[in-house]
Formats: sequence, structure tokens, C-alpha cells
Amino acid sequence: MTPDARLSSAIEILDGIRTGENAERLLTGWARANRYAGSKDRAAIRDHVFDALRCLRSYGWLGGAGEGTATGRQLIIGALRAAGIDPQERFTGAGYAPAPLAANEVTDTKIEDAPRAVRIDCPDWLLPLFEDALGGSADAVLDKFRHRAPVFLRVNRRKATLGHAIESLQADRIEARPHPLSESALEVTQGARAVARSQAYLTGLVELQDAASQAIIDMLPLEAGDSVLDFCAGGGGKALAMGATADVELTAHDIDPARMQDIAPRASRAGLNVTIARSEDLQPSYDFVLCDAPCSGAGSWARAPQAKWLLTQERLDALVELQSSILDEACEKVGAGGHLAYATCSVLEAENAGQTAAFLARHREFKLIRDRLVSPLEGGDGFYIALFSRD
Ligand SMILES: C[S@@+](CC[C@H](N)C(=O)[O-])C[C@H]1O[C@@H](n2cnc3c(N)ncnc32)[C@H](O)[C@@H]1O
Repeated sequence: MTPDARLSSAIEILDGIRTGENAERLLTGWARANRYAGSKDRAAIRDHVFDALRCLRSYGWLGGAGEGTATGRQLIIGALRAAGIDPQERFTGAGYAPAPLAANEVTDTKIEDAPRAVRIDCPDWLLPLFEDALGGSADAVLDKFRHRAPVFLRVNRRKATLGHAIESLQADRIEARPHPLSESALEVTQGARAVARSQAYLTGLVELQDAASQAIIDMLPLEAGDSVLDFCAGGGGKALAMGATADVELTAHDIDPARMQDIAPRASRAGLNVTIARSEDLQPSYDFVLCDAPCSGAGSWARAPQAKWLLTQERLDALVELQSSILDEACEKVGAGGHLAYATCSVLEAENAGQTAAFLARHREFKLIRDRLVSPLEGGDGFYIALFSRD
């Protein structure tokens, strides 16, 4: 495909997203229906689509949609203008390029004239919530979400040192360097798309995991021999990171057991033992319970930008309620003298410090040891963690 034909495909997919379709599903469906597209085409189209999703409002503005919902065509026109490219150079109609600009599309729109929430690509209702949570750094964090997130790896220190992992990755033409957020974190600087085929990955020396996600695991007071329950285990990213930190007895649980299907192969690559448990199989108590709760994802929108536009106040309220009921359930599994950790990949107060305060008010048997908000400005996703001890 020509670079301009890729723009046409991105426009088609963005129009599908406008009707409420999931971006990942649309991209997969598009690739199946257009077998002539090679891997480089698919990657380029995906980048156009995700770049536009990160910058929906500012690109829409630059594409002539004002504050209204932009079409796919307006978004790509806006994306080109944001990159300092005159869209008339690319919208030529030649081959499969998008049709030339109509007279009303040739505008001189400036981003400086847009309202602040448009310029920083934030839904209007969310801006005060970001200000409450982050004060003076709200705009900088929202700006972070406008750019692609780096790819991070966690070095499995049971199997390799950072240096050994870096060397093994280099043999597969992947460049990576240590990242200050965690002693196990590597930031991939070249060859990220090859990670899943690399020897380092296939032999369990490294796992894909955001650096902030690793940083919060570093904070946990895990000790050899502890029984550890990952109550909301999902694909097991945090469970595996905990297992790499200390020689603990790991149990993974999730309300949706299908989400845990990757844990067994991942654990086997990592050389770890993880017991997969249904609710009825759980022990009465554990030394340590992690509750990595479902959340708005308002810390990881650089990676999952569609979520930013789908979140509503009603959805956020429902998530806060769900988080508190999961915490009530999970804390029952913490033995006397044990620990509970609550984590979200969100920066919003209601899901974090607000949730912690409400939990402490409901459960006098728990004390807060410490909590921490990892800001996206530290290089990874935004994460919150609160660590509690039980009397
Ligand atoms: C943020 S994800 C977990 C990600 C995972 N810890 C990781 O690091 O890969 C939240 C998980 O909570 C699960 N969940 C939702 N409601 C739950 C409940 N009531 N009890 C246990 N798990 C629940 C979801 O199915 C989802 O897999």
C-alpha cells in the first residue's frame, strides 16, 4: 500500500469507531478483510488510528470539526496539520489516496484558538477531576496521554540480570535500556515489535509489563514463604511480578476465570508455580492479598486511548462502587497480621485516595502503611497503590 492509501484505510476505520465500535476489533476485522495489506501497512494504519484516538479533540479541531464530533477524514486532516504537513499534499485522490480537499476543508484553523480541554484532548467533564487529583501537573499528564507510550519489559530476575537480558535482546536486534522506575524495568528503544518473537521473551527472561506496574510491586513487603493471593489476577502480570520478587506461594483468582488462561503458559516460561483458584477453592486466609481492581484506566490512556472517550461520570461512579465491594470481599481473605494492597491504573482521586479513606472508615481492623501515586510524568503509566496491614 502507498502511505496515502494507508491514510484512506485509517479514515475508514476511524469512521467505524465513531459509531461506537471497538478500535482493536475494527483493526482486526479490517486486516482480515484486506489480506493484501502487509504487516508494515497494518502497523502504519494502526499507528494513524491510535494517534488520532489519543488526540481526538485537537485533531478534530484542526480538521475543521470545531468542538463537535469529527469524521475520520477530519481527524486525518487534523493529524497532518498537527504534524505541520499541508493535507493537500497527501489528499490527492491519486491511486487510493483520500479525495482532494473541498473548498470548505481548506482552512487556516489554529490550535491556539481552541478551548483548553480541546488543546489537551480531555473530555470537558474530566478536566476538573484531573485538576483535583494532580493540581498543577494535570495539563502535563494529559499531554502525556497524547503521545505513544514506550514499550517496557520486566526482567525476570530469577532467570537473568538486566545485562544478560539486554544482551539476549540485542541478539534479536532489540535495543533496551534500564528505566529508573524499577530495578527490573527495561525500556525498549528499538525493535519493540519483535519482542514477542525474541529468545529473551520465549525463554522467560523478560515479560511485557509497564514500568509503573513494576514499581508498585517493588513496594510490597513480600517475604519468602508468604502465601499470596492475587484477587483480581486477569492475565497474571502482577502475580508473575510478585513471584519474581520473592519465593512466595502464589494463588491467582479472578471473577472471570477465562481471563486467567494465559497465566499457566506465562508462569511456565517464567519458571514459576501459580495455583489458579475459583472463589470456592480459596483458602480462608493468606499472608498477602493484592487487589488490582478494575478501574477507569485513567493512568494508561496513552496505551488505551479509546477508554478516555468512553468513560462517563456514571461509569466512573459504578467503578468506584465495584472497587469498594471487591475490597470488602478481598480483605476478608487477609489473615491476622497480614497485608492487603489495593492498586489501580488510574490517577483519579475517587478511585485512589478517596477509595482508601472510605475503606479505612469501613474496616477499623486495617491500618494504612503507605500509599503512592505514580505519575505518568515518571515515564510509565499512572498507577496508585495503597498498602494496609491487618491487626
Ligand atoms: C486491572 S484488571 C487485573 C490485571 C492484572 N492484575 C494484571 O496485572 O495483569 C482487573 C481484573 O479484575 C477482575 N474482576 C472484576 N471484578 C472482580 C471481582 N468481583 N472479583 C475478582 N476479580 C474481579 C476482572 O475480570 C479483571 O481481570
